[in-house]
Amino acid sequence: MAAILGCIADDFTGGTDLAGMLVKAGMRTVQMIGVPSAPLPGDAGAIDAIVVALKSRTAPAAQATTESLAALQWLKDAGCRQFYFKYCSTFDSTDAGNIGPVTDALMDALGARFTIACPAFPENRRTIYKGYLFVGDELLSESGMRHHPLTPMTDPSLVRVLQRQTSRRVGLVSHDIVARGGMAIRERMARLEREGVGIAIVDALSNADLMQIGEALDGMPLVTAGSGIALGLPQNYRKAGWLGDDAAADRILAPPGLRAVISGSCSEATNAQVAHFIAGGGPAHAIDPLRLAAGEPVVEQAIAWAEPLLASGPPLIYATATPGAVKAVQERLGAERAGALVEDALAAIARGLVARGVRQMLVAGGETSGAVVKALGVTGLHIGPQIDPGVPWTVTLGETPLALALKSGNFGGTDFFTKAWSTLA
Ligand SMILES: Nc1ncnc2c1ncn2[C@@H]1O[C@H](COP(=O)(O)OP(=O)(O)O)[C@@H](O)[C@H]1O
Ligand SMILES: O=C(O)[C@@H](O)C(=O)COP(=O)(O)O
Repeated sequence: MAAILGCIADDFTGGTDLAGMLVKAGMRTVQMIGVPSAPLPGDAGAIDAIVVALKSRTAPAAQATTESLAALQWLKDAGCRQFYFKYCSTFDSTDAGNIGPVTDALMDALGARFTIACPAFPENRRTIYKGYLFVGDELLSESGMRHHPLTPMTDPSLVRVLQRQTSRRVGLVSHDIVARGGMAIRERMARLEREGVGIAIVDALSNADLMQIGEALDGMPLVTAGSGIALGLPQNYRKAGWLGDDAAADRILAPPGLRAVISGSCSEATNAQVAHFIAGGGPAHAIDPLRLAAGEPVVEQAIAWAEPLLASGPPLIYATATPGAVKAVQERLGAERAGALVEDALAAIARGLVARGVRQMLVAGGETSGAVVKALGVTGLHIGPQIDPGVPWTVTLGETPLALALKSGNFGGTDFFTKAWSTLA
């Protein structure tokens, strides 16, 4: 049977986050890197959901919509029956887009008159109440996201944020309705649609809320959300008889081989993970962006440092640095140049390590993961078991499979770099 759910993710780690959620809910899922130029390859096997991961979060809005529409067409051709636009659980976007423009374009293409927008991810402490997004105990605008270099989030009202990005009217399904269950949510959505609302922010505080909202989304052509909402969709497919009870949707065959960790994220969570790994005696090698800028052989030195260590456990190669150190580098090189230099270097190091037998790799950081996956020529990923909420193991499609875990900067427990391997075994 063809895949049921077709998803478009606006970045790679966001894609694996969503795909992991679907797998956890019992759907066999693959993630494609960019819009494939051919139908799904035969080695993808039997699948229930497909995620096409783009790098469109901060692209110009016109480019993001064009790519998203191409992904939609490919997913339609693959036979998918419901579509899902996945963005960040912190609603990363600017007044120029891309959540509004991409949603508008997808709705137009699908002839959808109504959809929801719900970035809630309670397991990672992203909740929505009265349309206001909370990150842990803080409003979005008081969280670290207010300092994001590309998409600073300074308004916690998702209704206002989205209304500035779309000409459709934005409304709200508030928590008092959500608490009354699927039928009440459906009725409120129908009423909002009659009143001329095109997109409704939906409150959600818990996984139980996500299940009720999921029930109400049965038959909605397009859902837009973070990864959390995915939890509640498979129940509809089971009821329709489209989806069996596969208790092992997360089954992957991890290739044996050497292990390594590459980290280019500078988030608080990743800084803590790097510090924990080093404190535990893990071998670690720092990449200095200023030495990269000076043209020194940083990549070659890092590979030469790692090579003899590979046999005895995963070495860590990291550019991860504290906000003060990153700021100092950015003042010297410019944020964009510093980012690109580090991404290119880490991607080249990843390629070098794979050439030396690494087959299992953790990569920390959304942009960093994008650069690594592209450098390795990865076209698609089979999604496996969850390591921590939002981060599953994956195995690349193709002839020389690699086990990859692409970790969004903010996700994962402090011991992520050491504990992740046991999930793979
Ligand atoms: N020491 C550093 N100085 C400046 N920029 C850095 C440094 N280390 C990493 N970077 C850059 O910071 C960005 C981190 O983004 P990303 O990989 O998406 O992580 P996250 O998921 O935490 O946002 C990348 O562009 C990376 O190259
Ligand atoms: O929804 C989320 O929070 C994540 O899936 C995600 O998209 C995070 O983005 P990055 O931190 O840029 O990887």
